[in-house]
Amino acid sequence: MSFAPTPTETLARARADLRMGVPVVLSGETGGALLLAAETLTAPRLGDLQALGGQPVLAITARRAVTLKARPYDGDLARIALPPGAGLPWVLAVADPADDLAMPMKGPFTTLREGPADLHRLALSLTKSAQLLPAALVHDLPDPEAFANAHGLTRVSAALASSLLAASPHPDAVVNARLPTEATEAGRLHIFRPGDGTEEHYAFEIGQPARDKPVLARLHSACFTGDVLGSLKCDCGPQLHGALAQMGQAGAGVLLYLNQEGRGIGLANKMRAYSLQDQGFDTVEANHRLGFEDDERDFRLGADILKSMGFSSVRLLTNNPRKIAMMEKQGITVTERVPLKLGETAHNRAYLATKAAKSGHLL
Ligand SMILES: Nc1nc2c(ncn2[C@@H]2O[C@H](COP(=O)(O)OP(=O)(O)OP(=O)(O)O)[C@@H](O)[C@H]2O)c(=O)[nH]1
Ligand SMILES: [Zn+2]
Repeated sequence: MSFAPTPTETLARARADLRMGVPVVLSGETGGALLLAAETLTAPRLGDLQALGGQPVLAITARRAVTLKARPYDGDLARIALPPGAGLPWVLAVADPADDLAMPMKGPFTTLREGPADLHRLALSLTKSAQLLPAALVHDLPDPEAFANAHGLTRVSAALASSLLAASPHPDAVVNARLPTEATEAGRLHIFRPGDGTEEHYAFEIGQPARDKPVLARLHSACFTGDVLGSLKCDCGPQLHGALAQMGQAGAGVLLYLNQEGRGIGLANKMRAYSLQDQGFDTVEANHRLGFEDDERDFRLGADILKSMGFSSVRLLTNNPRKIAMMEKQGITVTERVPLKLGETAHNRAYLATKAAKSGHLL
């Protein structure tokens, strides 16, 4: 008998620790590393790290490195050697592009070429999955287990964590209940909970769609600003309500509401992107400058939920060809793309044009 947390549970703890600014220990095949997320770093913890001696490294994605003119020798990431005496403002300025234009970082940055970068790559995946800025201080530890025990820190096995982060979390059905709405009297809301401690996702079923026929479906990613506040910067609110109205009129459909705010980067990072957009960057450039890819969503989730509800084919309401490709790859047949053209405003015209030009959206 063991009450000890499983690797998945330990990873969830690590995510929560990083969000609070608590360091996490990574165990590699030989040795390991201490990891601190740059966004939640404090001056005392940086001081403690520097007191350990050795060479702390600030890992950033290649996207962020390119904007800082730092050489990414490790392909998708760069390891910047922390200059002696570098303080918290230095770390934050590398991690967060908020002041890039007002106070350009001088550099030059010394990026490492030698040695493995696996733990640094894992550190960045972990900070992304904690919805923090993708920048992490990483410090080699010869005996990670002893260090974690001595300091009461969460320790994750690098090999297990890497494969868990790459896997799809497989949300389980928790509960469903009748929910009449403006769009339909015959609504039913289903709640799905991933076993890895990440956000719950919702499916709103309209009518009683046959499981053996293509269902009219919409995969909607959460947009607090558009869905709730009626933001004019994007088309999410009108798309959400348009899809619901269309399904209501048809008398059958399923709307998946996936909690992947800001194309998977989280609301705080999306607001950082909006702030960069106010400085003149477009939606894709802003994501890159923050160190993210254009789209960090995992659409496997949507396919998993549809399958667990018994659906195998859909008529998909979307303008995004990636959603169609991902559905097909996950074994859901898309018999038809139903276009969704709604909500163009003077504020979002450029945003929609960028999605078409850079992200392959169909107009
Ligand atoms: N990072 C980032 N996310 C944004 C921005 N504007 C909107 N979003 C997010 O983009 C997502 C839009 O989701 P969807 O409407 O489902 O997706 P889509 O890729 O536009 O595809 P379709 O609407 O199906 O054609 C939501 O998660 C929004 O929060 C932005 O400027 N930056
Ligand atoms: Zn939106």
